[in-house]
Amino acid sequence: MIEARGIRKSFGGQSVLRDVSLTLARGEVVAIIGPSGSGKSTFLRCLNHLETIDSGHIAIEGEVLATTDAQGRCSYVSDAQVRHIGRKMGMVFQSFNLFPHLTVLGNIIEAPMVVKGMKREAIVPRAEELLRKVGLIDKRDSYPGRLSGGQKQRVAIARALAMEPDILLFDEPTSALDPELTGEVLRTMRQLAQEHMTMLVVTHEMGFAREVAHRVAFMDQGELIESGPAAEFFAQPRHARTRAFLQSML
Ligand SMILES: Nc1ncnc2c1ncn2[C@@H]1O[C@H](COP(=O)(O)OP(=O)(O)OP(=O)(O)O)[C@@H](O)[C@H]1O
Repeated sequence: MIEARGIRKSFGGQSVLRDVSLTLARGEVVAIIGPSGSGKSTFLRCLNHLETIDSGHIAIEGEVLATTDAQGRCSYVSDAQVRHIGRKMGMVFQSFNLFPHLTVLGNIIEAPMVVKGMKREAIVPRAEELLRKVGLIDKRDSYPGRLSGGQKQRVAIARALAMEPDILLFDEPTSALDPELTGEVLRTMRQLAQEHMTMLVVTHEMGFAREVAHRVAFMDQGELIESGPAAEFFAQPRHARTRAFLQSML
């Protein structure tokens, strides 16, 4: 579903991604963990074309987004193709990014109407079904300002699902939440994993990585140091840097 090879990215001379490679199979849940500033979010944003890569190769469901030739020149596919590939992925951000002037329902139906040109009557039943799924149908007509952080994030997940993506990318979805609110968001994500949604999750939640992710990848200083099946990764991390990081999280 995702193939990223040799991704490099710098910001103003600072190398943020150094030859990062990762693949994701259909239905797989992969957690990316690592210290602050290690490049996790940037990597996710490159996959979703919120950032451009300097070099490397990205293909989503077998369709190439960007590739690099033998001379090291990186090129992207056409804008139309970039948009087509982008629609395969939904993204959930740390800071929810809900539209404050729209109701919960309005937030969910906006993109299907504007981007996909769907009729309101066609999308509202699906939006309501998604709100039931995330346990927020009673908030249908509320504005985001009246919701808790956990509720906002569950609306954001429903909003991403409304576009019927094949892959969900999560960028630290619980980092902005009070500890007592993370559980409800993680439960929703766990449910999606059980339904075989393909998910790539940047997270500081070691419990989630251990219990829900099939595979865990560790990044440090722009490098993907190691990845492996979750149980093995936590029981026998291969690299000293991974061990030191996991120690620091205890
Ligand atoms: N748009 C940008 N312009 C300049 N530097 C950036 C930009 N985005 C990220 N960076 C830098 O790139 C590095 C990696 O940042 P990134 O947010 O990817 O790390 P992270 O591992 O996700 O960290 P955190 O866990 O704190 O979110 C940091 O040094 C950051 O300051």
